[in-house]
Amino acid sequence: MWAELEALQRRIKAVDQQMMQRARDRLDDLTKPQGSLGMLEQEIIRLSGVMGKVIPEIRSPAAVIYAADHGVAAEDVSAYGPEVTEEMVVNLCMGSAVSSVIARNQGVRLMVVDVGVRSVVRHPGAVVHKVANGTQNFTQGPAMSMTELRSAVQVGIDTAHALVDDGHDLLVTGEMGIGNTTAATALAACLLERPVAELVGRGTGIGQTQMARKQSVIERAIQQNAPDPNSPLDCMAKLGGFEIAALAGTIMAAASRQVPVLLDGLMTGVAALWAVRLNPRVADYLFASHVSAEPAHRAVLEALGLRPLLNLGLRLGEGSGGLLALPLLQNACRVMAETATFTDARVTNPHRKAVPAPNIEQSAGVDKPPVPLDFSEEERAAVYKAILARRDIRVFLPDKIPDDVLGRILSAGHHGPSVGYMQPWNFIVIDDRSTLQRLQEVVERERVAAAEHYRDLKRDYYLRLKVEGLLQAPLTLCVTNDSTRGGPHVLGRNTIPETDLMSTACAIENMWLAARAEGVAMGWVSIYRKEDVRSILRIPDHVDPVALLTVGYTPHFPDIPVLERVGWGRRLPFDSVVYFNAWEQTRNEG
Ligand SMILES: Cc1cc2ncn([C@H]3O[C@H](COP(=O)(O)O)[C@@H](O)[C@H]3O)c2cc1C
Ligand SMILES: O=C(O)c1cccnc1
Repeated sequence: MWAELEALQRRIKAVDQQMMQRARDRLDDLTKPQGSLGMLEQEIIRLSGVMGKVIPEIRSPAAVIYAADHGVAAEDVSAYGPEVTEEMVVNLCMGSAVSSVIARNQGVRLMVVDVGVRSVVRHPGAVVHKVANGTQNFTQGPAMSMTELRSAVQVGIDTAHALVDDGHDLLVTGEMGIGNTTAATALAACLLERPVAELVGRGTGIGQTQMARKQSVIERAIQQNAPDPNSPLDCMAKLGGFEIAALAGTIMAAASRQVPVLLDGLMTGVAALWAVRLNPRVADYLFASHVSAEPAHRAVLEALGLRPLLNLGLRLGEGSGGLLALPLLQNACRVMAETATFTDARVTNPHRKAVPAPNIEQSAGVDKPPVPLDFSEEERAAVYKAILARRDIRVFLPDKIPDDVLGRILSAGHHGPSVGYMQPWNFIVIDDRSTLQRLQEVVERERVAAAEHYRDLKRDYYLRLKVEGLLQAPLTLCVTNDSTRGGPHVLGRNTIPETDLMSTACAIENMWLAARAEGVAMGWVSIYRKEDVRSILRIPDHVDPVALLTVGYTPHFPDIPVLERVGWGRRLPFDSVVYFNAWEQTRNEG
């Protein structure tokens, strides 16, 4: 074996058994009779092991179809001529082949790779990594040289890595190549050491006579080439095809990246068998979408120990079965994620094992979080950056805020948390100058009135603070709170009546953070009488204007809060606000 392939083999890890056990436990705790999802349960558990997540997710699957021609097509073993390979590649690229339609219907990316079509593919959409213009006719010698085999496998490896690098988390495999059921059956016969007669099938739909010829062509090829069944490389070079070798490369590379592979029919199955012969660990990464009408396919799946998800009598290839079965796996993942557990739903579970209380001591200090982080390091940093860089701003530039930016900020507010999902807020966008002028007047009146609360120097100091930017900012938001929303019995508001206000405050903070990330400044003005604002904005009596938020660009976001800079207040020490287990108790007490 060549060095790159050996290195790849070393990166293929065993699937995570511990994760599989956790997945099994969760499946048994979902509100359904145990085992009632049939073989989907085994597959979901395996997906957990492959992906290393209790709750596996298939967010971005991709399908890759390798196309190549076969010298043996000259022996009249297919119902179609070899020119159809290239024609179908064009059809696939144009979105008009069966698989293109199914992929499009599900929003799945479909990549078509020419790894050895005998003529130039007349479509720019095909990725071209041609190893040669088709294989040699293997009734007369080996289908390909070792160098060609290596190149074809490498195309599959590189393509898989590129797809995984692009964020794809499951690969559906497929192929196109007139004559390839002949090559795949020959390979299967050789690897499984079974008589050709038991494995040969009708391919694209040949009749009895042609099938007899196909069988004898395969038998002759095996006799003539005498491949060593114990050497997968020898078998593939003598009897295989470029697309089958590329498929095998993709399968192994995907396994090395912990990415599951959804197999299609005979050709992908044989490629998988070959990969598993090189490295048995690969088997756990494979999912069989269906069992095709080809007898060899059934035999290959049995040898791989795989149970097909579907049995529809498909005999198409080009990834069609994989694409059809994909939603089954995706739905299984969703079920795992979203079905209530017996405990959560308070449904009686006769199988309930006594679940030991989680041992916090034991799980403390683990370096890996129990669930996968779905924020990258950069994304996490961005969240904290927005929180720490947020400032209450009172100085604005007159420039308008683009509608899309404002829309995102408002939507962030509307996605705020609210008690009992009551969403008590409304957002009134005010950019009418005369309305802003009237708001400014009532704010100014209260600002001066509030000075009464301070004496002497502190009063002068207070009056010098700039507390609003109503006339400077291009717009002001009035955030209102309707405590009647959600009816008289809001979930979670039995004993704390002001939960509506708390919710609205959360919406405001969301907008504040979103605005900061957009480079937009916000100032929360709260010096006004509610009845004044109600009357100016025609707000009904039962609705509270909770905040006036001035919004606009600012020349500068200060590093420290303005009130801290001018000496009005300072941030309390962190330790002074965090207690452990009881009021005023520090970490080491108690
Ligand atoms: C129009 C057309 C579309 C196809 N899509 C997949 N195959 C399938 O049939 C071929 C294998 O069958 P055989 O060994 O009998 O040639 C492969 O190209 C396979 O992908 C097709 C075949 C045809 C004719
Ligand atoms: O099993 C398959 O995938 C298959 C069968 C016939 C023709 N093409 C593909």
